[in-house]
Formats: sequence, structure tokens, C-alpha cells
Amino acid sequence: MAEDGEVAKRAKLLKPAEGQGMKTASGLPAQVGPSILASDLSMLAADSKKAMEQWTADYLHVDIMDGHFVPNLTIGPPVVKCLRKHTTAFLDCHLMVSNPEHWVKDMAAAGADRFTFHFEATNDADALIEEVNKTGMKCGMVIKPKTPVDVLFPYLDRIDLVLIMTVEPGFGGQSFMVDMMDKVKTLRAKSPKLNIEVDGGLNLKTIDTAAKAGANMIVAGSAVFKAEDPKLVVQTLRDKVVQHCP
Ligand SMILES: O=C(CO)[C@H](O)[C@H](O)COP(=O)(O)O
Ligand SMILES: [Fe+2]
Repeated sequence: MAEDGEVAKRAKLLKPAEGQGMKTASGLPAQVGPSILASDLSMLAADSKKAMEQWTADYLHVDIMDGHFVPNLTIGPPVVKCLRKHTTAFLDCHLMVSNPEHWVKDMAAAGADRFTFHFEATNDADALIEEVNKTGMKCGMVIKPKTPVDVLFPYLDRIDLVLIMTVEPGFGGQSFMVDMMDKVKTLRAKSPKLNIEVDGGLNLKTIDTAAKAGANMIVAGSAVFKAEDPKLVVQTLRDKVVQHCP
């Protein structure tokens, strides 16, 4: 289990780099989190350091896939634990797993900062939110493209963030689904202070649409790690959120 105050301690250690700490018009954090799925996973510590310190990312997005909930297999708590030793970055963990309940304690012990679980993967979201919040991790909920946004309404006051998938979960490098923006707009109208994250196909072409719809937290894998100038991409994505997110 994460020790009390551990997240706050790490946040203090993390010195803001250029551009970090920016806010939207309504005072929400305007943040960009590179998805480490698109990094060279054999160089995870070095790539993470680069993303945070040179490219000025706000956090790291960590895709946990179990080969069951989604047709791909990535990493789990042991790798998160190793990464934790090399970075003070906020680790935003996206659990694409069946039975997310099973991984709460291990993810907390590994040093995850946010545990974002799929609504579709659990039969008892209420209990899971309570369990995650008890560990000291922040709790996020995420829906797949075919899941309507109103399923999340009963939980909004107890979670830190909603993640709207803008691709089918499972793989990086897919195309942004613009029709998911209605969900973002609905949520933003309902909850002006909610953190709304979008994930999948975010890049310099799709960012305006996502930010205007109300997303304030942007996950970007390929767009950052495969860019000629990743720092420019991170800063431009964040500037667009500041400029457009209501
Ligand atoms: O959750 C994910 C896939 O399931 C990834 O976070 C996402 O696909 C990021 O990659 P890209 O920006 O290349 O689309
Ligand atoms: Fe993700």
C-alpha cells in the first residue's frame, strides 16, 4: 500500500519544468501525458526522464493491458515498481484489465499515482472507487468508445478524472474518433471542474477539437515519441488546451 503522504512528497520533489503547471480558463490543470507504450520499453527509465525533463511533460501515462480485456499484453505492477525508482513523475495508470479489483493493492504498492479502471471491466464500481481511494491513489474511470457517457454520472463526485477513449483500447497509433467529442462536451457541461482526459490518436491535428470540446488532460503516445521535436509537440498540445478548453 502507498504510505500516507507519499504522493504529496513526490509532487514536492518534482520541480516544474518550462510550461508545466499551466491552467485552463476555468482553473483546471492543462496537462499533457506521454503514453509510455510508444516509448522504447527497453529504455523506459531514460525515455521517461527525457519526457519529463527535456520535453516538459506534466505526467506519464502508463498503459496496463492483460491480453484478456484487450487483445494486447503490456506491463504490470513489477514494471511500475521499477519505473518508480527512476522518476518522481506522476504515474497515471490506465488499467485495461479484467477484474481491476485484483490489482489495486499491487498498483498502490508499486507507486502508481492514479488508478483509472474501465467501467466495462467491473460489476461493482462503487466498491472499487472506495478501495482505490483508500490506498491514497487517485481514482479515474474510463469508458470504451461504444459505452455511453451517462453510465459514469453516478460516480463523478467520488473520482478524480474521467478518461474518454478516442480509440478502441488495446493499441497505440490508431486514428482519433471525432464522434467521441459529444461525450466530452456532455461531461464538461455537467461538471465544469472535472478532469477530463482523452486517449488515442491525439496529435497536432486533433488537439483543437478535443480541447474545444472540454478535454484538459491529453494523452499522446505516437505523436510525442515519434516526433522530430517532441518538446514542441508537448508544448503545443498544452498551449492548445490553455487556449481552447472552456
Ligand atoms: O490506451 C491506449 C491504447 O489503448 C494508449 O494510451 C493510446 O493508444 C496512446 O497511443 P497513441 O497516442 O499513439 O494513440
Ligand atoms: Fe491509455
